[in-house]
Amino acid sequence: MSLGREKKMENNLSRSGSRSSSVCELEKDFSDMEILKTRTNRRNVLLRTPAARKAKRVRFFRNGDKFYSGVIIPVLPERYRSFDSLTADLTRVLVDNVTLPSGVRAIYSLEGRKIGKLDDLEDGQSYVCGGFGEPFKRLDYEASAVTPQSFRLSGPESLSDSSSPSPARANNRLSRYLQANGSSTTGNGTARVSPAGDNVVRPRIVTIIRNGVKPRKVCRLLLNKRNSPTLEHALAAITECVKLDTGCVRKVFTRTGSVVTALNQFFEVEDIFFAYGNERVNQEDFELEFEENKAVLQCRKTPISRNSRAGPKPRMPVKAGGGAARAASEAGAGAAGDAADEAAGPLLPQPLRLKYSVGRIIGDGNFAVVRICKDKTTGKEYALKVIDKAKCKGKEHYVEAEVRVMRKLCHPRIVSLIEEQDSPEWLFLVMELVSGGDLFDSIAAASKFSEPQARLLIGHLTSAIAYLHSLSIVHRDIKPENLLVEVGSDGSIRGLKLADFGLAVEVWRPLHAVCGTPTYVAPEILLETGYGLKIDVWAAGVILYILLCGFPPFSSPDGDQEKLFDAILSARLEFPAPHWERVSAGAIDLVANMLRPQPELRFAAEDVLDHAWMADDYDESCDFRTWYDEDSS
Ligand SMILES: Nc1ncnc2c1ncn2[C@@H]1O[C@H](COP(=O)(O)OP(=O)(O)OP(=O)(O)O)[C@@H](O)[C@H]1O
Repeated sequence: MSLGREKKMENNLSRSGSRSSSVCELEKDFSDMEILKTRTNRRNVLLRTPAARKAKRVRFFRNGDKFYSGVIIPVLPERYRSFDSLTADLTRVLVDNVTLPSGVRAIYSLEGRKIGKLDDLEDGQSYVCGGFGEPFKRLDYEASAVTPQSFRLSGPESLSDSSSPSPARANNRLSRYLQANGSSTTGNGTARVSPAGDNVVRPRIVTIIRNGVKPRKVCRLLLNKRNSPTLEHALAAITECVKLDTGCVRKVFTRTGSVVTALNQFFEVEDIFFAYGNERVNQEDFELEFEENKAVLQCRKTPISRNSRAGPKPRMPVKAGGGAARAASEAGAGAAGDAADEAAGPLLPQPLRLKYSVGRIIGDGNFAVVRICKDKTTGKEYALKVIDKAKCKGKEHYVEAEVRVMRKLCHPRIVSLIEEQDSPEWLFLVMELVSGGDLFDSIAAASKFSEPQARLLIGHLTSAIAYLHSLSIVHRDIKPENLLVEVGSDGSIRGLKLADFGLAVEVWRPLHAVCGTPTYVAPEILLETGYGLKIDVWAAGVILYILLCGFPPFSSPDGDQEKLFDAILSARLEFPAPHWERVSAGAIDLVANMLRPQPELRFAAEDVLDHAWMADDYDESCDFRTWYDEDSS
């Protein structure tokens, strides 16, 4: 289960720009609402009571998020028998759209009064959902409550038709407005008119020059659907990036001195912009000094290179959580002492207690502790994962999904689920035991692997992925921490097994939820254009890269998440010397095909298995320099 890491990613992503309700997110809100509606309708039919037909339609915002336009949920007494069931449902609906690491823990009125029971919710009113320990933040939440079809127009009153214009009509009126108004700024010169950005927004790195004394500060900013669904959001993202002495960024100009009045201007040819508050603008502002020019050039990306020799060796990311896991694997795996540590854990349900004796802890995550256990009859050892339900409050659906997916799977390279037992506070999963720790620790110990070792490991991983994909299941969190290592009696690595299906789902249509672990996340997840099975191949490609050289292909020197995402989106794949000098051409070719930015061109798992380098008799003598010379000639 990867809830912890998913939370971390959500937090990190939220730092990369203001959280916002893009059209795609809003669509999801509404589809979630439809599911709720369908369920409640079905109940109404069954119950046929007047009370059952009466739902309160309540809108919920996210505490402190001025950009989230909220979700409307019909609150029915039949559906929500307790306040907790409502907060759990709210968490489920909100989790993909806002940052909510601990789930919904409190509900407030717009004035900040804490709501303690369902009866306190009033039909047609709005409320604010807070996370664990968060103080209520007073904001004008309802100001952002737009419908997916509407546009927020400010300017002449005649333009804001309250009868919910269709996007086409609104667009026409918007362009008429822009044409009629020339520079199209509002009274104070602030660019405020913004069409819904869904069509024009794509991830794009722009250079922003902050107004001030020359040489001015030059910043780089990644604009995408997340932080720039509208012009107002883009201005907020620029404000956050440049940190003007005078407060908010109110005007942005292009290099030619025209004011930016529509979102699409950020996504056209021009990629240098000048940010102002309410200060006066002078013609000379658009001329760059030598130092500024240098900074702008440095900000721009260098071309794709296969053989960069520059820069220090990047480091591996830090492993998340799992202190006990490390301690345990350092101690080495061993037999389950008869009930050695049992007293420290929860009481096993009767059927499991009769069958297994429980031993020491061999791993832990954010939500579970994993112990060795032994079948009392056969003496065979297993891993017992004990999931603390209190820690997963509001995220129960991830746990359910993990178990549901694991039940379906049967593959030699996937950790198998033997049996499961539920209790009100705990979920117990008895799993196949893989006793060599995880691949992250192996990488940390070995630094890098020989090509035959890397081939074996990536072969095992890819056959697990190919199997999952044949069932249309995407894992979504492939990374060394989730690959358990099998070791031989001499301590050498014999293979690996894929574990942790907390984010796995069946894919029948493009997915949009941004999840996973930053270092291994595929560009299409960040692009938010919809993704599918190929994201697992990308993550496996990142792992192969790491195995062969000891560091990840995309990283940011100072650990800045945004720069890491920039690097992933730039698709600049490098094989820097001296680390890659001795790696064979075949291995490099395979890595490059697994890390193709376009999913449709990227290898599928089966293609990886069919690649010449994966064959046992692959000729290692074909080395990188020969390949590189041929390629460049
Ligand atoms: N089948 C197994 N055999 C041996 N060790 C295991 C097994 N399953 C899990 N572990 C160990 O327990 C640790 C925690 O397991 P897991 O990652 O499934 O827990 P979690 O709480 O779901 O983690 P997360 O923090 O990712 O949500 C793993 O990192 C691994 O070291």
